[in-house]
Amino acid sequence: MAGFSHEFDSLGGKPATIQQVFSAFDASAKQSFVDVAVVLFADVFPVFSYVPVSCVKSLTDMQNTLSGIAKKLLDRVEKEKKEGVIDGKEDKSIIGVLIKATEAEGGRHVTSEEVLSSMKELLLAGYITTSNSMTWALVELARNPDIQGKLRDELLAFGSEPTYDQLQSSLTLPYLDAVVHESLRIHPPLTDFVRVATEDDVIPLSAPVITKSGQAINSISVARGTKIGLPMACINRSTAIWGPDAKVFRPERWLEKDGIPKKAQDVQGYRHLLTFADGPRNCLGKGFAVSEMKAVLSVLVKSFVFEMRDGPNTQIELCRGILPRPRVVGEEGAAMPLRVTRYEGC
Ligand code: HEM
Repeated sequence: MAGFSHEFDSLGGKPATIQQVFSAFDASAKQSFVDVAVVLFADVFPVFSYVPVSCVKSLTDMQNTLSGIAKKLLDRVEKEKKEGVIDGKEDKSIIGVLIKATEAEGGRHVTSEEVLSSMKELLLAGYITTSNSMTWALVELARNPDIQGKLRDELLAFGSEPTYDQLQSSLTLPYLDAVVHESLRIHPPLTDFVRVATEDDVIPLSAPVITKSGQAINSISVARGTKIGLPMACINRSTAIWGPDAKVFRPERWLEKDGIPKKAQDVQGYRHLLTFADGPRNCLGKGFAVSEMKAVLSVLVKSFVFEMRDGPNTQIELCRGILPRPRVVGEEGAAMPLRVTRYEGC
């Protein structure tokens, strides 16, 4: 609704088209060595993107379906805009604001093609990332009943539904804030990203590295145009940066006086995390995503108890889809079954 003024109806019992598209892609993601090799080579030799391996085909199908959904939404919003208002209210959705920008006087004219591309980008960037993070947050709460109980106590004590401003603050519901950020730290949906050096540079190292030839180096030279992979999941979970319990899901670290070690405080990025990348191309939707996660978790955890379907020691593995998703070891597809019961009070 906030993105497109469109009710995808995923809570209405029928899977929304958008959800089906992404699930179909994830389910098809039984990538063979050939699939993976083709995708990797396509980055360097674009001709490889025409090789009809299953995941490239799924990607093309997904692109086409997304274009169809985005086009329908665009036509509808434009029609409703011409008729005046949407649902009796001014359309303040992301796409409504974008469409208005196409007519803005003075400013740069935004073409329909650009609006369509932005919608596709938002469907991809805003949906699978947040749904992946929500899945991980619920898995961690299911695996850690004490943390889930503590969160529920805070939410029930707060009483009313938090407003958008309250959700954006780290002070209103501090434990909810800590649970969300700990989940984003330990399970960033995008585990790596790539940047290209725009100029020659020399990067100093915080500690010397021994090369293959046995030489100790204190800096790395990077030539203009070099692609640099940034392993954000590894950085977020590094014991050298976050301390010995870096790999443990422990929301309390966000609330304790010295909970965030000095080395982690030196990491730039949103709340010392690289989950939303950093620099000029960082995530535009991070504030929205965090508030969305908090809003959904606060409603769900107050009303329901989440448990691992097969007990707290259920083994989880990563399944490769558009993004890596959790699933029970040995199971097919990209589903993560949880046992959900209504919270009846203590
Ligand atoms: C937990 C949820 C999310 C995570 C972890 C996340 C993470 C990221 C990351 C890492 C990037 C940089 C990717 C790269 O450059 O390779 C990015 C870019 C972006 N994200 Fe998010 N994102 C999330 C949710 C959202 C939402 C909800 C929206 C929109 C409402 C959004 C909109 C965007 C856009 C438009 C970009 C491109 C920015 C640019 O290139 O200038 N994201 N996101």
